[in-house]
Amino acid sequence: MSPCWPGRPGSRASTCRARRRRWCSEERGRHARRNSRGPDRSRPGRGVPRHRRPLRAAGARRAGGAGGRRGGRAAAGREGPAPGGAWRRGGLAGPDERHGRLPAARRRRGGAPAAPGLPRSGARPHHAGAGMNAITPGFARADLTCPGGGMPFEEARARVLALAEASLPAETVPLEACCGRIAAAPLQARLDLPRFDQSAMDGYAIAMGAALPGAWLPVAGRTAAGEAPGWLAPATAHRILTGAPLPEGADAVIAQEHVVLREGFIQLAGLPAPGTNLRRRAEDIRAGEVLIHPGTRLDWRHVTLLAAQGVEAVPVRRHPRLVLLSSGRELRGTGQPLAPGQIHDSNTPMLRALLRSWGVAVQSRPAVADEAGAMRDALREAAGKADLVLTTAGISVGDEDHVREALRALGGELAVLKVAMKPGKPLAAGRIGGALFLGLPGNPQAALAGALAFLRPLLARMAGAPAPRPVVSRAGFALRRRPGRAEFLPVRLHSRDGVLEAARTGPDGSGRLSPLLGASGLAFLEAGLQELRPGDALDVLPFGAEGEALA
Ligand SMILES: Nc1nc2c(c(=O)[nH]1)N[C@H]1C(S)=C(S)[C@@H](COP(=O)(O)OP(=O)(O)OC[C@H]3O[C@@H](n4cnc5c(N)ncnc54)[C@H](O)[C@@H]3O)O[C@H]1N2
Ligand code: MOO
Repeated sequence: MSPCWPGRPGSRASTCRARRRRWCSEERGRHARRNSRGPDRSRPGRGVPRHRRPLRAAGARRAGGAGGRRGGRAAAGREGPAPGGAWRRGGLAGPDERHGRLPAARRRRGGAPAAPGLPRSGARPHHAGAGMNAITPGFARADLTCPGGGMPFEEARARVLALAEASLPAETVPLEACCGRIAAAPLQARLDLPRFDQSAMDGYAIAMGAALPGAWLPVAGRTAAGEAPGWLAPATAHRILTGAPLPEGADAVIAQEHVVLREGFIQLAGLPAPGTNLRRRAEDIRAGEVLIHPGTRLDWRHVTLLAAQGVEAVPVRRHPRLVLLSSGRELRGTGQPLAPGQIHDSNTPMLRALLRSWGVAVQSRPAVADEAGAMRDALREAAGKADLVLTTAGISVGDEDHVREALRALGGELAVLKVAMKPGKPLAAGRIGGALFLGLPGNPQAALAGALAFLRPLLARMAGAPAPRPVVSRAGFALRRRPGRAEFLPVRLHSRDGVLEAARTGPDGSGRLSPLLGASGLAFLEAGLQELRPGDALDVLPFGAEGEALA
């Protein structure tokens, strides 16, 4: 059975919901009993369709809140069809209105004022319209404790992408500064290329109608590259150099090594076909044709073509402003001594370097202390200057995990609380102030999986570019697994018998770093997959740009 990246033809529906129902049968029993009694009027909103229930006030505590144990079975993952198909549609498809976006009424209101010090939601045009006053309804009841729970990966991904409601604004940069940037507008050819009929060789221009094999023709006239076109006198040859405009009346060029030159005359050995050694006007590029489509990541190839068109400045998407916060009192920077129980922060350098390899710069700072107030302050400051606030760690359910609580206290909202994926289950996404928010887990492989599966497509979406597609390879290994969660495994892609094969680079363990060394990407196993056999098709999210190159 071959696993498929969501949305690829042949992708199978996830069985996660059914499984979660089984894991959480006790909770379900409670729901069933409540439902059989009809609407519970003792609890506001019970018995009313979820999307019609009133919103809660900012920071309100809920009995069945995000961290609570009750009512969590009603997590939005069960409320309707997972959008799916997002990757197939270029990673740009959003989920339906009810699942991935704020309720319409909420959007119209624009949300309540943000917490002090935070810009009002919508301050930035590219994700305007977000209300900031509460955790998204429906997720308030998301269950963080149900083992194996979490939103199906495809739905989480669609929700994360839907957070970026519009692309970043455009700006204009000098031609050579456009490498690595995303084109913000269609770039059309201004000029025909070649601009004029021209010679492709150093030789002699002739008119085929007037030429006979073996005849001697006087050489009359000469044109070099850069000169205006001359004209060909009847029954003569015209000396011409590579790149020079073809003289009027000529229709072929004979390379100089194919003629005999004597005392100002050339003798033709044979007759070439008309058009020989010519480059015709516009045979390469025609003025008006679209050379580069919006959303293209620009590189030296585009610089070359745009330069040939005389383009000096290029409209590109503004760089996203990213702020990265790590948290944990155990974390020390590189070069800092380690006390017992401490470790070096590797997630910050990992994410900085990975993002740099994708052409994205990020602001970071030393790890935030494991303390609610410190996390609130750091998030508030970050949200004030970022398009996207990225955190690692502190997102799970432990006593020292303060990110969600701080976000909630600041009036932020979450569209994703927990994802049925391995590693990376405690992953959250939403908005804070005018910024998007993505909370990655602390375990390094979990943070990496979140970066490849969510951060990279989200950045692409913000830039108006298609998400890099997975590389389709074949599995070079076998595994059996318990279905239920999408899974990401470090693999090395290599060629075997001319086919791209993926080999595992280490044992399981989201805290392990050594498997990353030999890896070129993360293999994606669909949630429902039970067995993978050598030779099965396997999607791999490459760390680098291979996905784009092979798309
Ligand atoms: N009772 C439960 N405990 C945990 C669950 C759960 O569902 N129930 N989930 C586990 C999973 S899975 C993960 S992943 C982690 C994620 O938790 P956090 O995101 O809150 O991260 P921390 O607990 O702060 O750290 C986890 C781990 O990662 C190390 N870490 C953190 N930051 C860094 C960094 N910048 N560089 C290197 N290593 C880092 C940290 O020391 C921990 O070892 O929660 C599980 N627990
Ligand atoms: O999912 Mo955790 O992310 O396994 O390490």
